Amino acid sequence: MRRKLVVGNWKMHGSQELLRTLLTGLQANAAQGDFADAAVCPPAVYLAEAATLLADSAISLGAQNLSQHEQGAYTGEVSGSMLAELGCRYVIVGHSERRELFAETDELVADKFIAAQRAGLTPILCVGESLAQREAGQTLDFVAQQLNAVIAKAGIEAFSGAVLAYEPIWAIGTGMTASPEQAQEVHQHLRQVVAQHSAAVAAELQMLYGGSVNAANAAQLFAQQDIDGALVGGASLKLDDFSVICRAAQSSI
Ligand SMILES: O=C(CO)COP(=O)(O)O
Repeated sequence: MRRKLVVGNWKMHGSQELLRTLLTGLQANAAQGDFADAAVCPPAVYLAEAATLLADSAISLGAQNLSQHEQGAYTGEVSGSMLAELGCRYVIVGHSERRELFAETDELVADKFIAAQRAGLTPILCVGESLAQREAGQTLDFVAQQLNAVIAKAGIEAFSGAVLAYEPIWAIGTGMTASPEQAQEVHQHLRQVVAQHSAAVAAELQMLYGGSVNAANAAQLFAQQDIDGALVGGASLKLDDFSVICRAAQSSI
C-alpha cells in the first residue's frame, strides 16, 4: 500500500509574513491528525526559517530546484548538500517552468535528479505534455520519453528513493485540471514504463498529480488507483485549501 503525499510548490510567491502564517497554521491543522504526509517547497531564501518553524512538526520541507553540481564557482546556485543541511527532505526537479523558462533539458534534469540523491534528498521528478502534444495524441509517448531519459542516466533502482509527478503543462495555473480519468491514464502508463525496468520499483513508486489541484477536485483525483497524492501550486498558498487537500489525501486511503 503506497502512502499518500501532498506537496506544496509555492513557486516565486510569498513573503516572510506569509511563511510564518502558513506554516504555523498548517502545523496546527496537521496536529489534528487527519493529514496525509505533507511537504512545502517555499522559495530558497525562506528555507532556513521554514526549517526552524517546522522543527518537530509532521510537515516536511522541500526545495524547488538545485544545482547539478556539488560545489564550485556557480554564482547564484544552491547545491543539494546545502539544502539537505538546512533540513530539506525533498527537491523538485524538471518542473515544466524550469524546462521551458530556464531551458532545462532532459539531460540536465537527469543530472539534477542524481545530484539530489547524492545529497540524500528525495527528488520529485516532474514530467508533462503541452496542450499541442496532447491534441496531437503524443502525451503517453512524450511523458515516457521524459521519464526514460532520467532512468537511462540514473538507473531504475534510483527510483526506489524518488517521487514522480505528472503535471500536464496545459493544466498548470490555468484552472483547467486534468480529469481524474485523464490523469489516471497517464499515471498508469508511467507506472508501466517503470515496470518494464523493475516491477518492484513500479509497485512502490509514489506518483503525484499536479495541475490546478484544489480543495474541490482533490478527492476525486486521489480516488484513482495510480494517483498517490498531489503537487499543488496556487492552492498551496491558501491555508484552508491546502489543508483540505491534505485531509482529502488521508481520507482516500
Ligand atoms: O505547477 C504546479 C505545481 O508544481 C501546479 O500549479 P497550480 O496548482 O497552480 O496549477
